[in-house]
Amino acid sequence: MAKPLSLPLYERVSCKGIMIRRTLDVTVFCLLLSLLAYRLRSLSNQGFTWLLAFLCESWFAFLWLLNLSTRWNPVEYKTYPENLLLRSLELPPIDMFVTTADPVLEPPLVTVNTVLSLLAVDYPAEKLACYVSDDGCSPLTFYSLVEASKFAKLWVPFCKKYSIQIRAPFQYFSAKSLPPVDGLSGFELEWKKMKDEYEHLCRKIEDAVHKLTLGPHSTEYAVFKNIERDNHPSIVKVIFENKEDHSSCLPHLVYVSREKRPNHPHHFKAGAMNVLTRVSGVMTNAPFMLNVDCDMFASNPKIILHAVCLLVGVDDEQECAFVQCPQIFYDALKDDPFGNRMTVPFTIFVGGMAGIQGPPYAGTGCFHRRKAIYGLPPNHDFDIKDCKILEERFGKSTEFSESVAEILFGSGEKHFPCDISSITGSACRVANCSYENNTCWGIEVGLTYGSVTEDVLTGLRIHTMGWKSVLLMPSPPAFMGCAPPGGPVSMTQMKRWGTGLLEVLFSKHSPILSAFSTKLHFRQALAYLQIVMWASRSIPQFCYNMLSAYCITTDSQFLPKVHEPFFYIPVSFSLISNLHSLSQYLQYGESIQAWWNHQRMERIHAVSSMLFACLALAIWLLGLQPLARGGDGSGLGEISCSVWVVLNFWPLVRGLFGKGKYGIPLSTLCKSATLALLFVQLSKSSSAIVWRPLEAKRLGGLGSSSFCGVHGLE
Ligand SMILES: O=c1ccn([C@@H]2O[C@H](COP(=O)(O)OP(=O)(O)O[C@H]3O[C@H](CO)[C@@H](O)[C@H](O)[C@H]3O)[C@@H](O)[C@H]2O)c(=O)[nH]1
Ligand SMILES: [Mn+2]
Repeated sequence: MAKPLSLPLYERVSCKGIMIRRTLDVTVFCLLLSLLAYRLRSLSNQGFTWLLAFLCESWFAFLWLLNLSTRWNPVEYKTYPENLLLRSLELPPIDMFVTTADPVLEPPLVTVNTVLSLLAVDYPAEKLACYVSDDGCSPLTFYSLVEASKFAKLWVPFCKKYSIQIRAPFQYFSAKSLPPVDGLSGFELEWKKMKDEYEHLCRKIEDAVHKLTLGPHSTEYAVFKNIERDNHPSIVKVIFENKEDHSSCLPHLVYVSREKRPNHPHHFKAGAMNVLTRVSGVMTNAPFMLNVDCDMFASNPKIILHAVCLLVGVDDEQECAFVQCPQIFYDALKDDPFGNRMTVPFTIFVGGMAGIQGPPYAGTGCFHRRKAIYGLPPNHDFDIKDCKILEERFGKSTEFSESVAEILFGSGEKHFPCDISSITGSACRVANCSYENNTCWGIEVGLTYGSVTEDVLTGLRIHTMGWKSVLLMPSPPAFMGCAPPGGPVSMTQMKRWGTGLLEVLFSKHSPILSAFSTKLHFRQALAYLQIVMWASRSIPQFCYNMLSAYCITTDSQFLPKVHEPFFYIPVSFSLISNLHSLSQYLQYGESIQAWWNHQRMERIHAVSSMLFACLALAIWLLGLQPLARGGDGSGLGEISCSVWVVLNFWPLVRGLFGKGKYGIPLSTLCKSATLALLFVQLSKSSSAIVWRPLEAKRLGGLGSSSFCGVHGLE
């Protein structure tokens, strides 16, 4: 038998079947290049549509090149928690963060389930602490957590005794689950009792939501009295404390509502996370921190053990600043009609990044190394034990500075003070909104401020310091969240992400700049570039979608004719690229329908939400106004493209004829009809404008983005 010490904690393996995928990826790229070469050859004697198609295709080729670089060498990590237990190694403490912001949009019962799933993980309870940040400052959330901690005293032992798989009770007791009939009468009885207890908990929370009565312990809630959500002092309450003297199975549970004042920026989730980092620093100061959104429960009870395999298993801390688990959705509709699950693209893209410098930080389902969050480069050798310097960087709190020193230079022994209730005072102080004034928080320390996608920005900053990160995809999945419920909601989310990512592109952390001035690996910079330019493809895609319609309306051409040999370039391009992406969907066990849904939602998002997200850019591009015509009339190519576009937008087409909830209101139809007529009219009249690059040059060397006026039909 192998010695426990020699057993690996994890393995890094290349993905299977990569050669075929690489070959297809390269083929698609070559086809794009030949299409471009073909266009370039006849650019001078073709019209505006030709040029526009050329520009769009160049952009697609550029994006595909980025894609190619990212996907080149994907890796996977296999973790072996059983070996961790064999090594009789001291398990490190972990601080777990849950953020919630609004008791109406994020019902307390959802947060409660997330918290319960975390309290019940298979890990020594005395090594865990769970901190809930409530930006809604809601007594209801607090009350729900207090009640949940009472239920947890029954729930957690039950889960551990019977090795329950799903430890979020709402999923465990969901309609699909039947009472167990396996003859183990003890289990049956306990199961029924537990279900009753859970229903009792739900009722109490429901009652509190409707009647706003918060049970008999009203003195506990005095701090919430007459409180304003956006104007209140810090509240830190220890709901449950895991005391050393009594054998308790529950981790610490702490409620945190940071101070909020009008006129004081609170930096949304990034601000909440930074407060949690400090509060947990003075209270438990674990070297690793897990963060999840309130709607994401732990669905693999061994997830912390898996993550620890990587966090402590790496030879060099530099290899692992954070461990990111993918976002997986539990209530996803069949075949993903809104195309927002994005499992396949995520797996392939992030798997590719994992082979370079590591996955980006995704905001939830992530284990951080506290040291990396504190903004230090890996294996730093400078000494800043001086309290003054620490305070300038991390803020004026002796308790917190000590905890930072412990993390950066300490022996790693003194993590847990014996009595966390006694330090709520210092915890409140570090949760005050003025605490960050004149410090490095939000800039070099903690999560970075300045973008609504603070996660990408923060991950990027960590990578620029030379850290790597690790992708963890255990089975069963680590965490599960709920997908946005419908088209419009997911579009709003896409728009927000699109905007946030563009903010990163134009910030001083832009991957374009970082690629040359920091320790960001070059291919990692390209991958980030692809992420932050995610919304940018909307403009060429929008134009491309319109091209076929434009060409048919004006009887012009942007694709080669059937009888030309070049006709086979776009044909084989669209065949191969679509079959290639379809085969990937099938390979990951998804249906054809799911692939199709993703295809069309990607287009719908591209021309709606993402287009709005990058409207600044769009206006700049509008300089390229409708120009000219030339060449032959439209043909099979244009018509098939048109049909393809219509098929992609099928949900919207169906809406034209739908009634009630699924129909499009008459007023919207009228507006769209007007726009469409306008488009047809503009197309027709613009085809009367001639595009002559040579003449443009003569007119003043304005280059190709200017046009030279009306010329009449040729
Ligand atoms: O002022 C705020 C705003 C949000 N949140 C919390 O932040 C999380 C994410 O916010 P949500 O509105 O649900 O945004 P999503 O678009 O669903 O979040 C995705 O995108 C974000 C930005 O990229 C990431 O931070 C998230 O982790 C990721 O799940 C939730 O737990 C919120 O409760 C706060 O704590 N305070
Ligand atoms: Mn969310």
